[in-house]
Amino acid sequence: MSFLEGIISSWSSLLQSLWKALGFEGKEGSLLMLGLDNAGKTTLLHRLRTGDVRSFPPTDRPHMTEKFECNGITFQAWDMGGHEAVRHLWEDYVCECSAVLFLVDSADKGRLEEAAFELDALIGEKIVADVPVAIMCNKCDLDEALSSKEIEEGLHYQELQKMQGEENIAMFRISVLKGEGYQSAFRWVAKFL
Ligand SMILES: Nc1nc2c(ncn2[C@@H]2O[C@H](COP(=O)(O)OP(=O)(O)OP(=O)(O)O)[C@@H](O)[C@H]2O)c(=O)[nH]1
Ligand SMILES: [Mg+2]
Repeated sequence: MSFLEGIISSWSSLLQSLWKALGFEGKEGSLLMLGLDNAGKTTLLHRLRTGDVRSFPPTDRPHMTEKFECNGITFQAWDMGGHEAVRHLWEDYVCECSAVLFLVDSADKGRLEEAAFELDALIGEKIVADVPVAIMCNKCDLDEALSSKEIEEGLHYQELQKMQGEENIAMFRISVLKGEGYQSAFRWVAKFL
């Protein structure tokens, strides 16, 4: 093990002990994965469960994952289809979850307005009023990925914050492909469990 790897490993064990001491270990959470089709929901869940990335056909009906662990917390998630024809199912599953993860394809500028419309419906109509919402801006590995500012503007994030309450909504830049960013979102969600 190199000097640098040694330091990273010590930091990682220290963080793990701190996490346990803070009482997060042993907690459980149920997640609801929402977002337009092609945003990366199923890919993220597969990566969380197995550590691998592979491709999937579009999700046509709600599917509950097996349990998986992230940051010492056990999660289970409803993977929902994002196609317009099945979006009407989203609201039926909100009551079963402790947090909503709403995935956005950061590289798909042309569909940002559509994502904004769906978020506005969920939050504006108080469908997710009782649960925290983590907006995960996925595919940040791509050159054409929009900046955080562009996404915030496109999604009218400040309006969403006002409607949902600032402490109950947060935004994260992630890349499921590279395995980056979603850990912070899970740490944020853990505070609500
Ligand atoms: N570049 C890049 N591609 C990604 C990333 N995450 C997912 N993808 C790709 O995005 C496509 C759609 O991924 P899915 O996980 O099937 O999307 P989904 O949100 O489950 O879509 P529906 O089931 O139709 O709602 C696939 O080709 C993935 O490989 C990422 O972080 N970066
Ligand atoms: Mg899917």
